[in-house]
Amino acid sequence: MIRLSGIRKAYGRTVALDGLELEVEEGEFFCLLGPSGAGKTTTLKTVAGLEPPDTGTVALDGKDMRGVEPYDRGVAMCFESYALYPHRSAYDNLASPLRSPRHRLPAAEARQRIGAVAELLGISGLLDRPVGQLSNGQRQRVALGRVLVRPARAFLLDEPLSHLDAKLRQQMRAELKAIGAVQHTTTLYVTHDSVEALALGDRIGVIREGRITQTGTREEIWYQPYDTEVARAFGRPRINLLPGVVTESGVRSDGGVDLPVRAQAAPGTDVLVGLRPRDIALQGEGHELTGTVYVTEVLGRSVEVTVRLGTGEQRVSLVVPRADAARLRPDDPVRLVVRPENLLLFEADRPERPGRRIETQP
Ligand SMILES: Nc1ncnc2c1ncn2[C@@H]1O[C@H](COP(=O)(O)OP(=O)(O)OP(=O)(O)O)[C@@H](O)[C@H]1O
Repeated sequence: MIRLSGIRKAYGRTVALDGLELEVEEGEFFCLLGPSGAGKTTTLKTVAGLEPPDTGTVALDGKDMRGVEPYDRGVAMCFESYALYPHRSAYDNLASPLRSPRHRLPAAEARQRIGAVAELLGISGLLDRPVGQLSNGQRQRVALGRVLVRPARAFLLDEPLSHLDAKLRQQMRAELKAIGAVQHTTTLYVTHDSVEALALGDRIGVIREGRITQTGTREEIWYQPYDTEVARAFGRPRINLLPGVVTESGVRSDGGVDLPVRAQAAPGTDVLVGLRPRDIALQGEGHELTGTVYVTEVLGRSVEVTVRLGTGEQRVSLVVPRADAARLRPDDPVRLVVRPENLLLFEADRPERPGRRIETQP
């Protein structure tokens, strides 16, 4: 179990962590998601003991880590900028953690462990090659393997798949969680890729400017985002956020489009209505919206259609199967359908902070 409380860390005048609170349960796979500079790597280094916090405490398995050296914390960390021995073979690089006095294993057991990890990472055929001769993606997998071969109290992984091409990345993502060691070991996994976080995380923590904005399961993050920024971070194409005003019966968006969302907010409140592109359809049951086609863009098997609503001031994008969009041309009138339960509601964004989610009534 990893627990960070009240962590503050500044580098000169840059505040990297600003009162960070984070708890990763025993055996959990926890994804820390945030944009560049949010403090993700600093969080991992703080857990590993590579950066002492200015204030706050780090506890591993309930034990305060103050004064405990990185080597003695029992965590295995993989950096994005991996430190490997370039002249040594991939095998040697994988084996080196198992040669340390702390983790020494009988040779046969070490070989077996390395073989199993290499197999899962798809690098069995590269084990004899010097790491300096491998591609970035291959090196990254060796670096990840080096972390996973040794028993640890926790794995700390910093964007371990970032150098892989899309296909391999997707494949490795699926395999990573199937690795026995990963299943049994508390893992804190850093990424700026929301698809990766949703695919991998038992829970996800969204970090922004050195603080955790929201922690939750993928369902909680998706259906109950804390604010518009969390809502924008998940889902591609991005969530539609339509500005409007709370009325007696729902929300009237700018341009006069009525949306059936009942807010726990006073009439007249400025709000944003959130509509995910995959929750808008061209047919079916639900609340109807009318508009005209603005543009269509093919995304493989589906098509993103952008529609001007009502008088045209508001645009929404939706994702529909290619067959359904085949007949659509710019300026064609269209009818859209949304299910009221899929509508999210937020306060309007303010300069000082993104709009928070507002509870809605069924
Ligand atoms: N050694 C350092 N010296 C000075 N500033 C630093 C140092 N390390 C990090 N920072 C600053 O602290 C902030 C957080 O950095 P951090 O590396 O934790 O972000 P990150 O979320 O991991 O970003 P990325 O996704 O780009 O790796 C940034 O503003 C960064 O510039």
